Amino acid sequence: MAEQSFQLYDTTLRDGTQQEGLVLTVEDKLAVARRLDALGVGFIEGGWPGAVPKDTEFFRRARGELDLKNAVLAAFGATRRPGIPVSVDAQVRALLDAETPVVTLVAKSHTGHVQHALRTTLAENLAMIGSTVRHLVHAGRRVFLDAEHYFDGYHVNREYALAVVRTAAEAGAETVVLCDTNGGSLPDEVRAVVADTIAMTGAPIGIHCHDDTGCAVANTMAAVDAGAVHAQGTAHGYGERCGNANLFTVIANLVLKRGREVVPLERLRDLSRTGRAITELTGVRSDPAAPYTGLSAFTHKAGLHASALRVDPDLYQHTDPARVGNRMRTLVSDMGGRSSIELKARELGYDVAAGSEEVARAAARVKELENRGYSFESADASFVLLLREELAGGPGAPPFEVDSWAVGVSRRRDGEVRTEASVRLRVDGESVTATGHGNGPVNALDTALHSALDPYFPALTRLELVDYQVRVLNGQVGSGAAARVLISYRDGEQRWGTVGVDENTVTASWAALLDAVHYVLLDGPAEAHGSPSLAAAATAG
Ligand SMILES: CC(=O)SCCNC(=O)CCNC(=O)[C@H](O)C(C)(C)COP(=O)(O)OP(=O)(O)OC[C@H]1O[C@@H](n2cnc3c(N)ncnc32)[C@H](O)[C@@H]1OP(=O)(O)O
Ligand SMILES: CC(=O)C(=O)O
Repeated sequence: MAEQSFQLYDTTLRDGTQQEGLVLTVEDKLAVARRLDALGVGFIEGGWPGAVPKDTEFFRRARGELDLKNAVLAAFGATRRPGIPVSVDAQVRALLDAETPVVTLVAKSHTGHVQHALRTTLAENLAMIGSTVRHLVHAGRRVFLDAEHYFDGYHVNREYALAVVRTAAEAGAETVVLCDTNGGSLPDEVRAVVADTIAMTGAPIGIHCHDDTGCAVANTMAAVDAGAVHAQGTAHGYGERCGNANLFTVIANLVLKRGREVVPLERLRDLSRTGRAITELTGVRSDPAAPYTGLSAFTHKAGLHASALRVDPDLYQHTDPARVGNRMRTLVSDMGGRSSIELKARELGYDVAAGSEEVARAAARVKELENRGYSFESADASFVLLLREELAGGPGAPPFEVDSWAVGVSRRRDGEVRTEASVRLRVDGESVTATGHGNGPVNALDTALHSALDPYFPALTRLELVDYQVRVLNGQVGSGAAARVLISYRDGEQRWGTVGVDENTVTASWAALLDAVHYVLLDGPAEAHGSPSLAAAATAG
């Protein structure tokens, strides 16, 4: 059973969208809310109705379209303006009009902010808090109060900061959330201030941290350890400046490290998937090194790590990645040895042993090729071809041969630039020629290759080049190699990559293009060529 008393509060749709470059439509916001609800988050702050038209619309549509199973919606807004009755404050009215079960009010708790930003008296600020909370509670809302700049304010005037908490709690706020608005606090300070605030006020306390010292999650954990019963954060730590506390990390830490089931264990397994889905919706690239959910969170590159992981994954992992829906990955590189090759080969479906000669040869070849500028980390398909060659004791008979290829770029008098490639191949002894056009030499060569080979090998029709990167390596590698080309492909549901290295960028690209074709024809995903995967066959054998 999920712990009932602890309040897990997401503010992705409000504070998260204060991140530079993050813009969500109402449709996106509804979709993010559904994802967070499915994960088991208790509260979802949808935005500031009355201030941001899109947020007003979000709450309007949420009433008819959001069928939340776990979460409760919260509308966010400020206390009434100074010097006016709460009943006439249009912003407060808009909070009620959002018709959410919860309203979260932001209020000043730092004397300097009250006097200089709000330009009112300390007494009036307390009156604004008290009257707004009472007004909303009287209207049937559960009220949380975000005490802005609480930690900085506490250091300037502790008595006033505590008075804000007491005023809100006495007026009926269910939880008073201490905000590290400028994100400048460190965990020991947060722990001490939260403990003192609880001791002095007895109010249920929450925590809202920003990451300007890189401590937002640590500060959140420190607050919970000190007795906070409510934690706020955002998906992937989205937020203004350096972001907010990453709620995914907070959730996993609370469940796995503190034994507090703030979401049920079975939902925790959806954590990584939820993260990926929200990344898709926001379009903001997520950090591969993010704890628990990042692509690299359980990815191992060093040979010594791989050697120990082969025996027991716990030796180099703090938790089982499956608990958060992630998985262990091994990278093949010049930093690996035979164990890395064995683990990677197994990941790709080959049952090989680190002690075998083939694996030793593959490890030596990877080291030698990486010294010449290759990089196999993101070129699984090229690695599979290398591995298969070693397992088979040499290159097998190719499905086709390359006689020649050419590529030319020309500019016409009217300014049009044309890139044309031609390939001459030999398939089953038959000569095949084809030409292709494209927006550059690689695109043109890819088109020509497809044009020549697709009629013979229909599996290739699904192969789609999705990314191309070239890196000039002059002076960085042992030989005179000049360019490394990495190409990523989509093949149905699968994505994989190839690598080519040569002094000539187009020749390096051609090598990477050919690896992709060979991979699909020799070893690619089973559904791509309608026959059992050779990888699977290798495992079985
Ligand atoms: C720490 C946080 O992240 S809190 C969330 C911050 N989020 C946002 O600001 C996003 C949405 N904000 C907005 O759309 C606008 O700022 C609005 C609609 C709220 C206000 O717009 P405007 O009326 O044009 O005022 P403006 O943005 O210039 O200044 C904010 C006003 O709110 C007042 N204010 C600030 N904090 C509070 C508070 N806790 N309670 C009441 N009023 C407050 C300021 O004193 C200022 O008042 P003034 O207009 O009399 O100077
Ligand atoms: C309320 C809020 O977002 C903050 O103080 O940081």
